[in-house]
Amino acid sequence: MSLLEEGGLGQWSRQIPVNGFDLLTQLTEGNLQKTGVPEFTAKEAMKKIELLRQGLWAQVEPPRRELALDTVAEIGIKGDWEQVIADEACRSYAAVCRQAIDSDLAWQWFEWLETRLPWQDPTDTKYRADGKAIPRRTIFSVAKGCNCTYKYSGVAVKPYVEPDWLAEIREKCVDIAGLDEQPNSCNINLYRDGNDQVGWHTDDEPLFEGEYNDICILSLSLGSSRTFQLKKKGVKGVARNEATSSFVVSHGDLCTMEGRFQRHYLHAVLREPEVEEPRINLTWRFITKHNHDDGCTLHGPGN
Ligand SMILES: O=C(O)CCC(=O)C(=O)O
Ligand SMILES: [Fe+2]
Repeated sequence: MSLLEEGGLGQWSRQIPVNGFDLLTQLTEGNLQKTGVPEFTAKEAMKKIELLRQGLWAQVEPPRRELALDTVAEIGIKGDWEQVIADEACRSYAAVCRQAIDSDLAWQWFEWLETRLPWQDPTDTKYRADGKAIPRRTIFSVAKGCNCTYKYSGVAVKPYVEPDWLAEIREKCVDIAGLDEQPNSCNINLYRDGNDQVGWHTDDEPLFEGEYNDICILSLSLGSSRTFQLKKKGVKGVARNEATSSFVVSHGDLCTMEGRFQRHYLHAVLREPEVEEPRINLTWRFITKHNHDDGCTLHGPGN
């Protein structure tokens, strides 16, 4: 493969799974970096791999017939899952299960979360020069033993070890989604009213390695309904704040973002000033690369 000889990967070739099929299907920026390839070289190499993929499959991500991936809407045996995005070319999927959690139970959870969590008000040092807190309250919960600080844009959220009552909420939701593993972290947001929001972003932080691996993020909405907006990257003619699709997320709804979604799609819950009541959202994620820089000593598949 000329990529290995002239493309700058030569010195790592022994560690890289380069038998034709693996190269095309399994190779990601992440596993190149794991074998010691510097980030820049890995990115450049992946561009070439994607050209090869486009030649062979007419798409940049491995198709599911080549590299298996079951979506929650396909495996979710409990609950009525609706696939809202099935973008095969980008290996990107999203699904919703309406009223997955019975309303009374969902209100009990809302109350627990609102009153028991030590909500944080971090500042965004990158996008908010005024030094004001981000426009929502937040918590980053982690499994016992994990000490990962969650850093995104200019925000750093210290870890909060998941209490048993929160584990109970997680287990119930994971069961409905039919995931065979338990996520080991959860980002929790409290939107006090429609003036609170989260702007356009992807959950592509290194902790979750979602930019170059198939990952699943499971999300639970509690309280007032809000609009969850999606925007496919690189679509021409879409205005800055315009979505390419959106759906309302209501009390007790579960939804997912799956596969390479964090690489190809942005998402947001933007201001809706007419909303007067609070909403709490939980997004369970899998930390696969623990944050050693900020003092976590655990190791995952990514480190
Ligand atoms: O509130 C939501 O539904 C989305 C939250 C979100 O995108 C995040 O926590 O990263
Ligand atoms: Fe997000």
